[in-house]
Amino acid sequence: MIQIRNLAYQYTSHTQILEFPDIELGAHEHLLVLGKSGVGKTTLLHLIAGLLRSQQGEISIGETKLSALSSRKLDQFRGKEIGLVFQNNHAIRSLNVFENLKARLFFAKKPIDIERIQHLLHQLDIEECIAKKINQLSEGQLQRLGIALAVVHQPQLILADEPTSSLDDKNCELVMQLLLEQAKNNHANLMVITHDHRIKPMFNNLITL
Ligand SMILES: Nc1ncnc2c1ncn2[C@@H]1O[C@H](COP(=O)(O)OP(=O)(O)OP(=O)(O)O)[C@@H](O)[C@H]1O
Repeated sequence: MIQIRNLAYQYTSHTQILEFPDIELGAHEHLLVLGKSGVGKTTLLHLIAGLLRSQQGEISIGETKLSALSSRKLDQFRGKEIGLVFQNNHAIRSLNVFENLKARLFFAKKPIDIERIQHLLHQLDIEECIAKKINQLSEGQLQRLGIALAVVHQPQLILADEPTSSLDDKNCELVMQLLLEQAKNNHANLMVITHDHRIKPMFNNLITL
């Protein structure tokens, strides 16, 4: 469950105040956040992920109010409860696929479940990449690994920033299907931030900033 109230952010005293609409997502609900370039989509995602702290308003994820957490607790909360999907995924280049997923679980303080990792890679159709180094993966395989890294620790919330904008129609659909499927399997909320209108029909819930 996600609740956002009265949220506003200002980068510096010389920049405009970015104001955001109130958002409420029930258990397992998804949201598409649309908006043209520069309106504050990435800022909103960073606020929800606790990578930025707002000067005004409140964000609650489940029972947790982000503003009540110290920086250390916020980092721990993000590591455990949030899965982030970026356009360029943040895999550690010196490790292979399996080691990257193990590291993700280690940082989330979750048990290393080898069967779960294998099952996840199977679901994402990159099982054969398990021992491959990151620079041996194709673009599509890297993208799937990005999704695996975002969900392996079974977060409450999956946040995806422009996951499809550089993809052709076929891969756009594929990546969104994988994200929706993983959100469902993990009983997680999924929030996708984008200016890619092709994915509108896949969401019941959407807001435009
Ligand atoms: N670090 C920063 N310092 C100052 N201003 C910033 C900073 N980052 C972003 N901004 C400004 O805040 C506003 C919102 O930026 P943001 O990146 O959230 O927009 P966006 O909707 O994600 O844009 P895009 O679709 O182009 O990625 C923009 O006017 C941007 O110039």
